[in-house]
Amino acid sequence: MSDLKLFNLLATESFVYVCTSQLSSRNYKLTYFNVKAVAEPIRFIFAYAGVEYEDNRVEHAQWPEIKGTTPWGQLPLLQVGDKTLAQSNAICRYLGKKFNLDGANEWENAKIDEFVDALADFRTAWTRTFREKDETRKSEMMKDVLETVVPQIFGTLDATIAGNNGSPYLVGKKITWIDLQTAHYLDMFENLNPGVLIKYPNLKKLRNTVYETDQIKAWCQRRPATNM
Ligand SMILES: N[C@@H](CCC(=O)N[C@@H](CS)C(=O)NCC(=O)O)C(=O)O
Repeated sequence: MSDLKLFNLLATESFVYVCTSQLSSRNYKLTYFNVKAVAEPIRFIFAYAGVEYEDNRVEHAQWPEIKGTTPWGQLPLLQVGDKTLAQSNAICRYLGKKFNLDGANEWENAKIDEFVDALADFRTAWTRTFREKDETRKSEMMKDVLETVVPQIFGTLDATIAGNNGSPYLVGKKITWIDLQTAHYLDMFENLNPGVLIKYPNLKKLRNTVYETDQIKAWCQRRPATNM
């Protein structure tokens, strides 16, 4: 199926985010479910950059029909004109670069990639617990996340900020897409595990710094209310 046909098939009811920016016409369409989850870091990038896009949220009932038309059988998808890009981190990387939310040089971009992979390891361990049906096994898995995975990954990310020459960000002196993504996942995780960031003051500060920016604050106020 051509990208254009896929685009038309996905042209379902959308929550359309219209912003006042002059940076772009509505050339971008993001398709995902009506939850924050994996697409929210992408929405954060658009919000932070002040770039207009179509926030297309498909209903779960529509998904079986759409699934087979997507490259990897999953969402999110970003359509840019008649082109389609899948995989949330590829989308973040692409938009981060386009909207000047990438690193200042090759090395900073390589470190961003390192951190996004570490964050993916954390998410894999965490979300695996959601799928476990056996309650005993589920709580053992969550214990491992909290006692092993979190100290390793949050500890290293926290120490990274602490060693970043006074910058509150993970990489360099300015905010990048990895800060937006990290803040989102920290917020999701802390909402389910209150107090988990106490041991990681630099991460807590990063999360707060991102959520207190005018753009992200405004986005959080106007985004659709969803339970995750
Ligand atoms: N590696 C993919 C994972 C995307 C993913 O897991 N998408 C889930 C929703 S969070 C999905 O499409 N699930 C529906 C399905 O697999 O049928 C990415 O980062 O974009």
